[in-house]
Amino acid sequence: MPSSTINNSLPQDALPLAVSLGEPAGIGPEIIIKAWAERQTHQLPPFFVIGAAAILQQAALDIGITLPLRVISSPDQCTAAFDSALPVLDMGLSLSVTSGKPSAKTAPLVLGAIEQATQFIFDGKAAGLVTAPIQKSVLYDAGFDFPGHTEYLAKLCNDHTGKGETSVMMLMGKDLRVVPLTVHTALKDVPASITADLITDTLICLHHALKQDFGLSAPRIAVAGLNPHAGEDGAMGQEEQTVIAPALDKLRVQGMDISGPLPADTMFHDAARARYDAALCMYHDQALIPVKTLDFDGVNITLGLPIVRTSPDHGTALNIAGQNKASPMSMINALKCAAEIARHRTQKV
Ligand SMILES: NC(=O)C1=CN([C@@H]2O[C@H](COP(=O)(O)OP(=O)(O)OC[C@H]3O[C@@H](n4cnc5c(N)ncnc54)[C@H](O)[C@@H]3O)[C@@H](O)[C@H]2O)C=CC1
Ligand SMILES: NCC(=O)COP(=O)(O)O
Repeated sequence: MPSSTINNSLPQDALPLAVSLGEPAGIGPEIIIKAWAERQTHQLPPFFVIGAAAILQQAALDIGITLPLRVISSPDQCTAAFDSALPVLDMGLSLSVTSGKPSAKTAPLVLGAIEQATQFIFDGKAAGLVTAPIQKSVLYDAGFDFPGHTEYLAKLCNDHTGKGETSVMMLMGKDLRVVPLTVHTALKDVPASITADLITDTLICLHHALKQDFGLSAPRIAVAGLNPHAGEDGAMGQEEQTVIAPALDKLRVQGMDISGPLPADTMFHDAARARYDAALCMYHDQALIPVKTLDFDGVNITLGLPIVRTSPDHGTALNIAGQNKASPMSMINALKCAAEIARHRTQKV
């Protein structure tokens, strides 16, 4: 029976992080192994993998790393093992995997790991979830009915709390945080998806998370327009005047420090970024191009959930899987970020 609230018998920052294996044929196993190998250099918090020990061993062999693995049966065995071996909670699904060639057959393992991690967090056994990337197209073929982790985790959390959980995606690099208002939406469908309610709900969630998870006492948020020149007073599109600006005005009256709608082309240079703590963008690439261009080692963070979830900001990189070419830095930053958010939530700073 799922617990309806997180069991907080131990402070969250005293618990290990759960890492879901992600797409076994992608670079997920490799970046997890490399992150563990660099645990001391980066002073990483203890973490354990939920997945398949055989897949991790094979990934280590592929990249020529000798990997001490410790199969654990419960998260409370993680911290003692972590210094000397990578702790793995084996889900008992033995599958053959070829790097770079994902298969829908692994979907139960991929999704089961995410579900199990969520359960551990609600059980008070893990501080948060760090997800290795999933191959979305392959999961869709297997019947997965969510755009990605962000929405799937809202559903899983809602199964626990029944509170109608919703989630917001944020990407964070060294000196930029961005939130895409519309996420995995085809460009042609973006204008119709931009509503006052979506803007309002997203900004309230973002504002709260900047305080709760990042310790900012008075967050400053910049909002991009949709059209060139933020619509040029209506000559190049009306969404700024009819939807975006009125929604922002209402939130300003409630005391939020919000600028915009701003022309998107001039809001990401150094001086502009210094004027805000996070940017709300209207669509996926408007948000993700600047953040990944400035810093490809960034972190994807799910805001608004009762659980902590972070992820590397890149995908499965099938083109380099199994070749020892994947950088673990985004995964390392995701692990550090999850621990930091858990600490903020525990200390309520
Ligand atoms: N959180 C998640 O689960 C995410 C999953 N994806 C999924 O990943 C799959 C592939 O997506 P793409 O758009 O091709 O993006 P991608 O990030 O997998 O790859 C884009 C390019 O960056 C390179 N790259 C990515 N990570 C790297 C790393 N750690 N070190 C060195 N090079 C790296 C790849 O080799 C490729 O050339 C798709 O199914 C997508 O939906 C994408 C983003 C996030
Ligand atoms: N492009 C970002 C992305 O796909 C992340 O998706 P999610 O699986 O974290 O929801």
